[in-house]
Amino acid sequence: MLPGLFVLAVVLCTVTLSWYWRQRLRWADSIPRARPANRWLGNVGDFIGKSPGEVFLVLDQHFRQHDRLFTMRFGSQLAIGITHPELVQKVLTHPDCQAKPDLYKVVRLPNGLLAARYDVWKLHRKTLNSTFNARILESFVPIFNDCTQRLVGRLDRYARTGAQCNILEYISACTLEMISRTSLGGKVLEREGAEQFITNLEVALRTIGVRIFNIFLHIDFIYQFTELYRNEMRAINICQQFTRKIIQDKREEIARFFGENGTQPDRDAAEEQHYRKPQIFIDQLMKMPLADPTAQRHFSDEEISDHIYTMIVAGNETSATQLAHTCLLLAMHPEVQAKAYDEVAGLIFSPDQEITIELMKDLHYVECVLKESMRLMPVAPIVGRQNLAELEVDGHRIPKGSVFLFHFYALHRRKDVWGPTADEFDPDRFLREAGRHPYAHLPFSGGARGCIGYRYAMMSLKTLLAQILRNYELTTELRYEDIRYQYQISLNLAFPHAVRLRRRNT
Ligand code: HEM
Repeated sequence: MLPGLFVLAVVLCTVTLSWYWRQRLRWADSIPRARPANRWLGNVGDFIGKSPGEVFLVLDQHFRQHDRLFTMRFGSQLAIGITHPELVQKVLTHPDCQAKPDLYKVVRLPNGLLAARYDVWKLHRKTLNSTFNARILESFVPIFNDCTQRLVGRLDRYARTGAQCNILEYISACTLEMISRTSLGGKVLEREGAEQFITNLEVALRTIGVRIFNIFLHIDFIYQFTELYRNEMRAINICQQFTRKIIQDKREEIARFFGENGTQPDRDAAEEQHYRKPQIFIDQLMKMPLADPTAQRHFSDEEISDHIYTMIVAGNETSATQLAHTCLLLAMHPEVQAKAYDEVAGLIFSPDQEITIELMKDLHYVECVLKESMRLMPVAPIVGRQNLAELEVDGHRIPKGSVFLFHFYALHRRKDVWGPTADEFDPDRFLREAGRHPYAHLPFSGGARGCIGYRYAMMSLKTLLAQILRNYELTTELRYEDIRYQYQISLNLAFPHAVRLRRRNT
């Protein structure tokens, strides 16, 4: 009798729940659906038990099967995949679609641009846009060059052995140095505790990657009892101690430099002299008031710390991995590498010549190579948005609070946009861009919430790639058709970026 009653209760609950979910999601009936793995749970089964790399490929399949938009259901929750460049543009640029889904909270930087709530983001982004203006970026050029020269020096030691190296390891150390020096100041990596900071930063980042792909760990109540949580908290604590000390020292330095109230008569002269130096991000944050006439305040220490971390989190691994992908693609395609080298050799006459802003502008083919690597292997291939008001997309009314997903990897390989050679590495396609939809190539995302650091990234990557090509010929035993991915926070390879470097005659 009892087991019978239990079965009946379970059946009743399931039917009621399923009816309720159907009613709740009726608005989406007219939108094409990704074929659900399970009638009750929808597409949950497509992802459970899969590695992050497999999750990435399942999503890629769903995105490629739908021309404009589609839905995926996870129990009672829907996600709307936006696939067509026209609709991608509409949603990414819509003022009501600049909020991020809850999942971004795992980044744990509530004031940083990447994961901030919409209202916080709007105020902070308006204020921070000016910290990436042309004058400030130009002041970073000596740092980009110096870090690049140090990388070439380190690679040289390797090149002499003739052995294969995982070039990503070397590039990562270099981009971390760049981002640390431009955001925290020149000698930051020589400070006490810097090594621990780097190790723990790595731990904190890996944790985000693991957590994002484990649906159970999204629930804070479960997560807080895990070993992963304890490690993450320990790592964040160590990193914060390091940056808190830098912020404190900076505050003292600025007070000494400008005087307590900053009103002494030689302030203008002092500031002018100060501006000739690289415009370090932390100095900007300390000096600038928030772009809100009602707020009348400067950034707090906590906000400064979140912004600095966000720049490191968003800017380091992305830049390093993208450049390592590019080097590998060039090693796999010697004819493209030769063409890029010819351009570089015609502009850079000695191996230690500084890459100036003017020279960067002349590196047309190098830019095409970077864009093509970002098209085929975009390191930030999936992003999400949430709408803060009801929205009409392609004739469908999407209720407030819906989650939109964009898969740039799939977008970048659409044959109707890129032609039959969409899967091939061909930087020349960027020499003839006319007529292509502006939202068909989005390695830095798009709209108001697109990457704030994209000009920074292009400048630093051009400097690095031009000098690597100027100094070395890259070869590899890996083949393009054998590329396999691993996806955590960024799109990486399932194996090391193994290349050989041969010193060019200088
Ligand atoms: C190849 C290098 C890079 C790539 C491919 C890249 C890509 C992206 C993408 C796709 C987004 C949107 C993320 C989303 O909507 O979820 C983003 C956001 C962001 N990126 Fe980058 N990025 C790169 C380098 C950088 C650098 C060097 C910095 C800083 C110096 C940076 C800082 C940021 C920040 C702060 C955001 C959040 C912007 C906001 O929400 O307002 N990125 N990036």
